[in-house]
Amino acid sequence: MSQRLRVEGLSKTFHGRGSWRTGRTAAVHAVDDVSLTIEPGQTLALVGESGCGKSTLVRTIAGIYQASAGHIFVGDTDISQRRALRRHRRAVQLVPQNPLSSLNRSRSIRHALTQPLRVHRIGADTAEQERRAATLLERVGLSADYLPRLPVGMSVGELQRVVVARALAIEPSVLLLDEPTSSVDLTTKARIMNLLLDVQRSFDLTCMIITHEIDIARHLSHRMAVMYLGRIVEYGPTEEVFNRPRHPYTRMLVASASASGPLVNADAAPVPVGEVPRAASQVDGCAFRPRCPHTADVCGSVPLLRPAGTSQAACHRLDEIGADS
Ligand SMILES: Nc1ncnc2c1ncn2[C@@H]1O[C@H](COP(=O)(O)OP(=O)(O)OP(=O)(O)O)[C@@H](O)[C@H]1O
Repeated sequence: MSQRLRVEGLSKTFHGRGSWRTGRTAAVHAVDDVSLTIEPGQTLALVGESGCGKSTLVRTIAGIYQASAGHIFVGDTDISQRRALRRHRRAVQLVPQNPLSSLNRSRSIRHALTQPLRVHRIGADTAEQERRAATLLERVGLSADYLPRLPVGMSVGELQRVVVARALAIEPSVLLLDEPTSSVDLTTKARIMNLLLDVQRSFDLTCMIITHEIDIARHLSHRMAVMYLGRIVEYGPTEEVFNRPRHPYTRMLVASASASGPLVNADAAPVPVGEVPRAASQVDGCAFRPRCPHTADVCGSVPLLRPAGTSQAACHRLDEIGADS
């Protein structure tokens, strides 16, 4: 059953090895004080350029990384506490970016699908677990014939279906998808999009999806969050964010996206002007300041999200910039 996902003040800092000269550790604040809510059964699209912390955010929500600060609630349960780790793993499942590398190439699809059932002690015996695995394959548009197959030799579309089935095996409330349609052709993309819509409805899931693609965000999501250097800079209903982007960064992303083009150029050559600074490079005040055409003295302090129409945006100069300039 779908449940509300609520993230409060979530941060994840990576501590590097640091400089041999100064002895100081280099910290990367990959996710910095993020708060957001996804209502039960809804989908949030998370967008932003490469290196802005999207994968780190979903990996932290999935329990793969231990949060440096903050809380993750599924329904009313705080799953970010260590003692709740088992419940955490069961409630929230991540479909990773590269399906092949997330599967063991030398183990069968049967193993991939029954392993989570064994770990979470679902199903009375091996035969029942296998029946469940076969049903899962059918639910994602494959068949039981795939059970003995190895991942190698399967198409990206088939592998994507397998990893979605694996994520669904333990009946999560929340499904996180890290660029589920990257590196697939148009036909496969359309099929995966339909699969995700179908899966979300029939399994009654709350979803968060990282995507670079405007049509995916528009087609699948109710709300959208725009991330920049570890922080959410805009957050609101998907159509509102597209039609009336408030934050200068969102405006750049939307303006750079053609109707069929990527919302964000994933190939490290962002269409918006300027370079993405590394998360570690501490920009004083608003992190977007070095690239922003609207900078003023007030931008020397960090802006917080505040209401802007039916969205929220973290910019000191929203009123001066206006809603449709
Ligand atoms: N395990 C790690 N150790 C140290 N730094 C990391 C680690 N994982 C990510 N980072 C750093 O955290 C920042 C955010 O990275 P992340 O992969 O979350 O961004 P992203 O928006 O998902 O990028 P992409 O779209 O390319 O996947 C980057 O500066 C990255 O170098």
